Amino acid sequence: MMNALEIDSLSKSFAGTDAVKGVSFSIKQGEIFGLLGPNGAGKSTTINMIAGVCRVGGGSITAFGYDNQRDYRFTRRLLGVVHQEIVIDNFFTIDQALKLHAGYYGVKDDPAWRNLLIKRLGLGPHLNKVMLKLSGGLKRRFMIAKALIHKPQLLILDEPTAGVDVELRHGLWDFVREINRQGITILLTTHYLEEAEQMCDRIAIMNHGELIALEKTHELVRRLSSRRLRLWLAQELLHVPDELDTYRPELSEDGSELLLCLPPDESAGDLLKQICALGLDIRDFETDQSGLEEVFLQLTGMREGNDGT
Ligand SMILES: Nc1ncnc2c1ncn2[C@@H]1O[C@H](COP(=O)(O)OP(=O)(O)OP(=O)(O)O)[C@@H](O)[C@H]1O
Repeated sequence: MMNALEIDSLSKSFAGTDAVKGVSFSIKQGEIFGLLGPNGAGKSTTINMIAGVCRVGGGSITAFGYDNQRDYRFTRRLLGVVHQEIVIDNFFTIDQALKLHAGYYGVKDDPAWRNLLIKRLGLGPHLNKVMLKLSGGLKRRFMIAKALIHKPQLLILDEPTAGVDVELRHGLWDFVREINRQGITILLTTHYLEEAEQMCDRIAIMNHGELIALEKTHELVRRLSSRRLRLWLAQELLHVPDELDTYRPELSEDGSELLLCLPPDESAGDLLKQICALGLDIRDFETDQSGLEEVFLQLTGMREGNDGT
């Protein structure tokens, strides 16, 4: 089957700043694909080039077999994009704007589809409100309806849940899953790693304009995440035994607390036995599981309290 999207050696500079540096990846039809990365990584620039709102600097973008520069008329119709910034038609009502928008793409208004979007995005009670007066959450929901009104094959969501409350966020993701089940491919960026972990089949991570990881979500987490074993010792430890070196030990200054990293394929029980055999006196212990959050930090080299710049 043809890929929904193929990106080859994509690049873009702004006045000497390389925002995107030779990025390549492809998205299969039917996938939910996550593009992640810290602020300034180049995600929005990539998405803007795919959406055709920002000129491609170098490389190529192919959507469902069409080159998005040469065959722009086709690709534009196949893509639905929800941009990060709220962009609305201030003086239209939701109803007017949705009807108008299908026409803009040269697609016949389909009342059944329009009504489904209105219903599922909870826009019904607000149809006749002028956009200017809508709350932020409603504006977002409207933008999603607008991006879908011409029945695109690929929906691109750039930080769709930024500034949206928890309840609405869950509703939005449920809706995204539902339209994905109907066959629409999804490309999304989000800062909420937990959501990316739950939503995405595959995840690509960008940093400083480059792609630094691209894997199935569960494999990425499994490969890079590690559990940690924290031990409280009954007797202070002066030196960590060499046998524990492979577990990247961290001993607290007073020698009472020892932190060890557990490889994915090793059980905490086995390590505890080994520690007991070394003669360490364990008073208490706990394990924790790092998720995508930790993976992300490892890959991008960011640490808490440091915004990565
Ligand atoms: N129009 C522009 N003019 C100049 N520089 C730009 C422009 N757009 C983006 N940049 C720069 O390109 C780099 C990548 O920005 P981009 O917005 O693509 O990152 P991002 O990963 O989407 O970040 P965020 O999560 O904050 O949206 C940044 O250094 C940014 O300052």
